[in-house]
Amino acid sequence: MVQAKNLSLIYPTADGKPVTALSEVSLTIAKGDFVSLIGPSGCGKTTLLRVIADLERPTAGTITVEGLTPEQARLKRLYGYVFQAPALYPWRTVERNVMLPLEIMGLSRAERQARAREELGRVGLAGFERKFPWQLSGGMQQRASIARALALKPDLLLMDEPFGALDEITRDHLNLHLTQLWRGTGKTCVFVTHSIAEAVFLSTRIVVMSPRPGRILDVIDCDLPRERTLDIRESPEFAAIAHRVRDGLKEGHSYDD
Ligand SMILES: Nc1ncnc2c1ncn2[C@@H]1O[C@H](COP(=O)(O)OP(=O)(O)OP(=O)(O)O)[C@@H](O)[C@H]1O
Repeated sequence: MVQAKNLSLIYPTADGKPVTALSEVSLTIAKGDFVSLIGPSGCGKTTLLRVIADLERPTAGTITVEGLTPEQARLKRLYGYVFQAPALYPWRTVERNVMLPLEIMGLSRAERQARAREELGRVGLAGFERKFPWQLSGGMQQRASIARALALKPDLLLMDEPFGALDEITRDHLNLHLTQLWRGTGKTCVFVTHSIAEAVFLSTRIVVMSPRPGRILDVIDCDLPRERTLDIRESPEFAAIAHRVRDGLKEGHSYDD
């Protein structure tokens, strides 16, 4: 689904000191995988996600998405992107927020509404179509933004720390929901997180990144059964994978920085 080779990205800055956000990143993501990117703050996780989504151009290296350039993949609408904040328009109902990108795509009103209702049902928001975003909890708003991304029927769902701002209980609940949704739809997911437990619970593979400039330190296969309940977090297999992720993060981290 995604093949990145020797990607580097340097941001030019106004003060003349360019920031190297990614350095020599090579990564293969298979169809149907759930891949988490984990690493310290500022290590380039969002940048890598944005390169995949054609929101940033790499300075060096190559990347293909389903064999296409990121730009071609974007034009074919292969992506759904979920941001850190739900980014819903407060003056539109939840349903009309989900319908907005479909409106831009030129779908008929009936089709827009049918798709919005289908995806809102999938994320457990049936009955909330006519509410405004501010009438929903933070977790429900983030589910609405996932529905908006899914409504485009993307092959690849890119999620940038979508649950980072939520309390732990809501986050657990949404993690469970997301893993069921992933299994049910067969989508390929790339998910940015700071949480080791979240990465192990959700992923088939975990990419551990170094502090800036982001390099890949380890790619860990997360061979837990695909069907997971929250109890799996108590298992020795889960603990062993979490341990390896923690070791990888520690190895790349200098506490003198
Ligand atoms: N447009 C930009 N111009 C200049 N520097 C940038 C730009 N965007 C990001 N950076 C810098 O590039 C580095 C990587 O940023 P990025 O947002 O990809 O990291 P991250 O791992 O996603 O961080 P976090 O976990 O805090 O969200 C950071 O040092 C950041 O300050």
